[in-house]
Amino acid sequence: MRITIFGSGYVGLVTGACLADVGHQVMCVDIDAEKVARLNDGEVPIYEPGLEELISNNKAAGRIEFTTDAAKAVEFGLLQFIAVGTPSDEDGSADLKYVLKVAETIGQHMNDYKIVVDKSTVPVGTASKVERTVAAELEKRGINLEFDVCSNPEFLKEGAAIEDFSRGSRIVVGTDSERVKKAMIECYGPYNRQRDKMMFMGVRSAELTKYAANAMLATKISFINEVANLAERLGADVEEVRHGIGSDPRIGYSFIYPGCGYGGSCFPKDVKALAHTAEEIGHPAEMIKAVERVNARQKNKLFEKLCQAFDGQLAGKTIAVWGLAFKPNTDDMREAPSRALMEALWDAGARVQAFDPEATAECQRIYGERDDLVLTERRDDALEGAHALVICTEWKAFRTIDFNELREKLVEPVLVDGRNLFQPDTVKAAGLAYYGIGRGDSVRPVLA
Ligand SMILES: NC(=O)C1=CN([C@@H]2O[C@H](COP(=O)(O)OP(=O)(O)OC[C@H]3O[C@@H](n4cnc5c(N)ncnc54)[C@H](O)[C@@H]3O)[C@@H](O)[C@H]2O)C=CC1
Ligand SMILES: O=C(O)[C@H]1O[C@H](OP(=O)(O)OP(=O)(O)OC[C@H]2O[C@@H](n3ccc(=O)[nH]c3=O)[C@H](O)[C@@H]2O)[C@H](O)[C@@H](O)[C@@H]1O
Repeated sequence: MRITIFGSGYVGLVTGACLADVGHQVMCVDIDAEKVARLNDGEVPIYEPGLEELISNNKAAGRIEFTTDAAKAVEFGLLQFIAVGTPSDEDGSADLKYVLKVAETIGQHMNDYKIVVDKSTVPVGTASKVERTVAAELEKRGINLEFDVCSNPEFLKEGAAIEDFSRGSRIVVGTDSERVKKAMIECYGPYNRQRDKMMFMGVRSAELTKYAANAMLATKISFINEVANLAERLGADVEEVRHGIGSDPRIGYSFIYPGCGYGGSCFPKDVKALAHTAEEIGHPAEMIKAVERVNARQKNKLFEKLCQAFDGQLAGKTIAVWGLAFKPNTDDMREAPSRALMEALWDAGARVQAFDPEATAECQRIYGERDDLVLTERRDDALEGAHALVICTEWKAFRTIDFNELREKLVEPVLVDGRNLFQPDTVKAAGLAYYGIGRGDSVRPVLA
């Protein structure tokens, strides 16, 4: 099957590579000429485990290609996937300009029947807007061609994107057209061998399913962070509470890890967009708004802990930060908790020495050269001359620390564990002050 994918970002590239890998012919098109040139040179512009190899294998097999030529790309596929960004607008709504631009492009260049598949995360009603946009372009050209628009939201997580795409729990398709259903079954058939994962539903339901899924997951995170904040003041340890509640299968262990707030390109913007939609239709979504408020507060937690450790005296201090990406196994720093921390530290006159296994270049790109930021190539180099260590991301490489060595290296023996990777007692036994998330009075710091 011939498939065109607009947008060669996280979703577009993973979708393209995975669909090519199961034998489809895929053409990826992007407006970013530099990105396309890099892809054509065999370079993958993002860090996603397994993606580079998957793309290079399928490129060598002649099943995936990259172009900036939109006319050629529209001509190519029966399925025209839209996988472009839908960032937050100033008012919190999803900005649809990239999605509608692609719709315009398809309308301008199509010469036969096409199925426009919206994979970007978009508010309910967007499929109708896409349909109107394509139709308007056809009308401008004075031609009448058949086309369909369906919704096919994506549920992959960065860092595990290929696995999620290939072995995800469901494939949601919003359409009422039999022709579209048939084509989508052909597209995703290879993923349905073990069981039929296709879920056909109305297009508006499919659009809302995506927001409901992300909002639910974000709610779980804000909920446990709220409990962590209570635990902190009540002398309880949220890690014990997490075990206690997660063992109930109705609650489950996933997505209840307390931390320094959710980041990334999706939860923050999608929660905002859903709240905005609710506002627009005159039904303020109280829970969703609270999820966002709790998260905003949580992102300040690490800075607050440092203020607590140093009695607010952070000017002139050097803070080691481990983990810049918003989660492990990605170099993505969009809305990363590390950014909130570093920016607050800089405002307070502190310096940052940071290490991340993959996101150093991205950090450099975002913040450029500055006197108060040093990016180190090795984990422990970030500790040289630092007053305290803060862990922002739970990369595997951070899970084993020689606490005695750490105490020797730090100017002050302070460890702020933003992901609750360690047992407070173990850390304290090595003579370090330990600040975790929601770990109660039992871990009150004992500064030398
Ligand atoms: N990143 C993720 O893990 C997930 C993202 N999503 C959703 O998928 C959508 C895409 O997200 P990402 O892949 O992260 O975005 P991204 O920002 O990584 O990539 C978007 C790409 O689209 C390109 N683009 C913009 N306008 C274009 C046009 N007119 N023609 C061709 N290419 C164009 C950009 O140059 C960029 O390369 C968003 O709606 C997002 O909410 C959904 C599930 C997971
Ligand atoms: O729409 C999207 O883009 C995607 O958003 C999330 O995926 P992603 O943002 O890549 O990463 P997650 O693993 O969900 O983590 C998001 C944030 O939540 C935080 N988190 C996650 C889980 C948890 O228990 N606690 C917690 O603080 C992570 O540290 C991270 O900052 C969803 O998990 C995907 O299903 C969805 O497709």
